[in-house]
Amino acid sequence: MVVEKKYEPIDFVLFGTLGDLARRKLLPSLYQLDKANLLHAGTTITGVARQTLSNTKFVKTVRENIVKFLGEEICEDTWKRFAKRLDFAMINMVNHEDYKKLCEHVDSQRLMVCYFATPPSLFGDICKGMDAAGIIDETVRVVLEKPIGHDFKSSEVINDQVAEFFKERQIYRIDHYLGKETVLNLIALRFANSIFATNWDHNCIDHVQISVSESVGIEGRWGYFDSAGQMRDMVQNHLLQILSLIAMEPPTTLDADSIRDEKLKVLKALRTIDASNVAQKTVRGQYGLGFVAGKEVPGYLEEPDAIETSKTETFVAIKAEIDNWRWSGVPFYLRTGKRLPAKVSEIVIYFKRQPHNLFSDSFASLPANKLVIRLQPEEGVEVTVMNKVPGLTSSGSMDLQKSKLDLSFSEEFGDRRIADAYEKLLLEVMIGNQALFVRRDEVEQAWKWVDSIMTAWNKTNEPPEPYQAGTWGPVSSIALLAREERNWYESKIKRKK
Ligand SMILES: NC(=O)C1=CN([C@@H]2O[C@H](COP(=O)(O)OP(=O)(O)OC[C@H]3O[C@@H](n4cnc5c(N)ncnc54)[C@H](OP(=O)(O)O)[C@@H]3O)[C@@H](O)[C@H]2O)C=CC1
Ligand SMILES: O=C1O[C@H](COP(=O)(O)O)[C@@H](O)[C@H](O)[C@H]1O
Repeated sequence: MVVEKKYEPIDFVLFGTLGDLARRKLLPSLYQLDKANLLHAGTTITGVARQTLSNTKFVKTVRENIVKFLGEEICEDTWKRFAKRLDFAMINMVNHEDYKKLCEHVDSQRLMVCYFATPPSLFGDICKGMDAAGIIDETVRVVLEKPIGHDFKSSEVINDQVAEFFKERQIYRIDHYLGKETVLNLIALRFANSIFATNWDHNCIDHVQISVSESVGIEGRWGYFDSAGQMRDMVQNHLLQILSLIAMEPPTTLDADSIRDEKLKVLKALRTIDASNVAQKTVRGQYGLGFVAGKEVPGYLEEPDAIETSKTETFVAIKAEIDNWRWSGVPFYLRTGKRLPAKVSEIVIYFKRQPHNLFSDSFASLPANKLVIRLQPEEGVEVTVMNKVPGLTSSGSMDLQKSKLDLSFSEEFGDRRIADAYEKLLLEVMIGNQALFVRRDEVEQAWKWVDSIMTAWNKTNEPPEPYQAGTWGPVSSIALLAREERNWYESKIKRKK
């Protein structure tokens, strides 16, 4: 396959190359891009870390991690090509003098992409160090990992530190959910299908549920997770991005700012949750000892390195409301948690019931139509509809049955491999398309909404409600919907890790 012209040779610099994210996701994704012939022959990859490591040892470590995290046999032809691109630079990122070493690895004539896979507290130092080394110019692109900061104020500080050296058009704030095929499909589903486009508002939709559940715990990331919690780790970014894509007005085009302008309007229209209503609109929980997939797992406070008095939430449920014309009176229920029974991300759009039931003989109350968008696993889209059961009846009445129109990605698209979100996003950075990256004002607006909830939680000083690992969270999260005569959608997928 010939590499398209738009892929130019790039000097890719990966800060934090020995960290969890780089080992698990970024390096394997770069390898996959190479395998798919999507990296230019001249592209180089320089890993930056503070440990002393020879180039040979670095290359060996990268190979081991690719094998481990891709879980498939390595393609030796690709590996030969990929290994030649790899280089290692030992830099203590807080020592700005150290960055001069980078000059040996990058060429000022070429496009440079720098990925900051480090704690955000280092972003300012990295920018200063790059500046001290004289390697910043208008063409450099930087990729920032989430969460940016731990609240609005700290995110402002970090964004300012980066903005001192880079213009907004050079900054790519990653939210890897925006690279997932099924999340991208939301745009296609909404705007390429008139049956949804014309029914997408308070006239037709009763409520929306967005659930992102994980069966894993905190996977040895206590230090990071305990200072973040599920609200900062998942809601501030992934869930609010999904909500914005579902709720936004049609953008005028698919260009970056048209989409981001519309998402921002949704975030601005989110009704504030504060001390006056936090108890009615939110639930937070923390998992205790329990069983996931038949295996006993420790509670959050028994995880390695845990501080026994931690009040950090591992589960959040929220009734969010959007105060605009389209969504007036339509609640968006959000739910996410660790150590739930299965890893499932789903969006369920509940349409309004029929105003009058013609079929009361067979169905006392006609169920509402639902559109289920399965983000992962078993990616697909499903619509529940009512059908007549074929056959003759002496009474002349009609028997109805609930049926599904089910589009499963694996059935529809066969063996076509679904690329990892990071592959898609890395490619977009290299191409220079910011549409799938989060603009500064979006990040800040999301923080403002989240901050208000967290401030209200902190005021009460109450601990999160306990839930047993392997269950769907605290009982109050069921009550959040039950008191409005609604239920959480029960996922029908096979339960996987
Ligand atoms: N891991 C994940 O799944 C996800 C992570 N993220 C975000 O990605 C970023 C990285 O996360 P993650 O990989 O988990 O974090 P890690 O702590 O595993 O990795 C960070 C890396 O930065 C290095 N580092 C820290 N300080 C310095 C320094 N002064 N000089 C040189 N190197 C330094 C660390 O080196 P050393 O090993 O020597 O300490 C480490 O290799 C974070 O912002 C996180 O929030 C976002 C989504 C998912
Ligand atoms: O950003 C994060 O996402 C993962 C979940 O991502 P997924 O693609 O596996 O759904 C989460 O486990 C992690 O805590 C968080 O930092």
